[in-house]
Amino acid sequence: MSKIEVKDLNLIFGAKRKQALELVQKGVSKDEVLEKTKCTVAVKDATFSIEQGEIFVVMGLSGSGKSSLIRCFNRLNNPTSGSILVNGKDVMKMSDDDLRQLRRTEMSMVFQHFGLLPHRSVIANTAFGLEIQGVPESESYVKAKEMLKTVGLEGYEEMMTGQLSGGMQQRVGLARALTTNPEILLMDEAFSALDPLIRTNMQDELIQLQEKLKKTIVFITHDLDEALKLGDRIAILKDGVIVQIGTPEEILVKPADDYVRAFVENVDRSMIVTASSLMFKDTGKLTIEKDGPAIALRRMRDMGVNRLPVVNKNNKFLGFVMDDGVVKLKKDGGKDLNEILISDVMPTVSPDTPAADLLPLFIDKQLPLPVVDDEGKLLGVAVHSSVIAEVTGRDKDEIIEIQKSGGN
Ligand SMILES: Nc1ncnc2c1ncn2[C@@H]1O[C@H](COP(=O)(O)OP(=O)(O)OP(=O)(O)O)[C@@H](O)[C@H]1O
Repeated sequence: MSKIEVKDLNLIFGAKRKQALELVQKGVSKDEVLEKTKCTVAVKDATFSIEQGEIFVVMGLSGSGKSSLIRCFNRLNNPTSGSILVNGKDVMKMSDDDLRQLRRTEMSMVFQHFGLLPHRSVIANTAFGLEIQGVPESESYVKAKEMLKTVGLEGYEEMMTGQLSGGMQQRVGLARALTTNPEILLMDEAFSALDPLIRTNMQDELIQLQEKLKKTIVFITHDLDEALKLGDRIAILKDGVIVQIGTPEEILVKPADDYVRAFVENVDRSMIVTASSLMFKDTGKLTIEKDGPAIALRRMRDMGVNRLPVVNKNNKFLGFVMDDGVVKLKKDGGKDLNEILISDVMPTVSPDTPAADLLPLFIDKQLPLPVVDDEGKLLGVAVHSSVIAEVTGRDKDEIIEIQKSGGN
């Protein structure tokens, strides 16, 4: 079961929203709906789900409907039509009491401007969510203290929040949101008001924290770099419409339309595109226990390559064999590929190694980089020409031609 499931969601602001909805459903544009009914279509026909434990980023320009959308999740906004299930429960059908309960226990929000009470101490702010749940101070302060430690604010408990820097205030905001131990965190431009360096630190810390806490986080931002860094998946909103949902790599490698393409144009793809999307899964690998030189040669010929990776029966990567070695082995009557195995000369890489970090690892342009999982099992190989094409933005076929003619 998904954590949050949104189906056919429309959110329209204005008095004549029923009339506006009919127009939207007939395909009338947002501008025309505004002209005819004076209503704003903030979210149009959104259908998607958010999974437990993921950081789901909602990205778009100012006014694209990001806040409007996520405020539907806890009914701070009332959707005009459609359904939203949180943990399988339909929020549209919840009573006021159920909603209060949902906001207090299952979902917390972190805002851009922190939303702290300036005349209360750090600990009192942090314990606030538990206080309104009626938890006694003796208990809530213990939890709040623990959470302040988690966000790096140990020792600041008694200070007034007004005395803290922006970055520290946002840590308090985060600690406050986490103190009630919600399953879902809604973070609305939570780091946008911070200085760039502090913002980067907070992003890093959120990623670390998430590794430990495994919450479901919905993170709004208008900043693509932030979206790419934090998001397990990113939804891109334009004029209230979700134009693409995908992993950072999918968004970069296959932008759904010109709007998304314009967003991603200036990103340093080589740092974000990773070995997993560059590697060839069809490696033609040879298994040391069963494949001999005849099979190796035939497979090389079929695939049009001069080297193949070798694995053991558990798919653990062992090394490469090259065509000249195989020919010699066969001629000498040998059967065991171990005799000609080239190992230890090339590094293996993990699937999340950025493309830019792969290039210096090629020792020999002919030997691909084996991409292996944590246990050393072969997932695929990244070849030199594809990596160069990715990092430099040059045409891959052109690079292959140059390499064939001996150039770089
Ligand atoms: N309470 C409201 N009443 C009327 N219109 C609203 C209301 N809230 C938002 N809107 C309109 O809905 C649209 C989407 O606004 P929203 O604030 O969700 O966008 P956003 O992407 O979060 O923008 P920003 O990044 O500037 O916060 C805008 O046209 C906005 O003017």
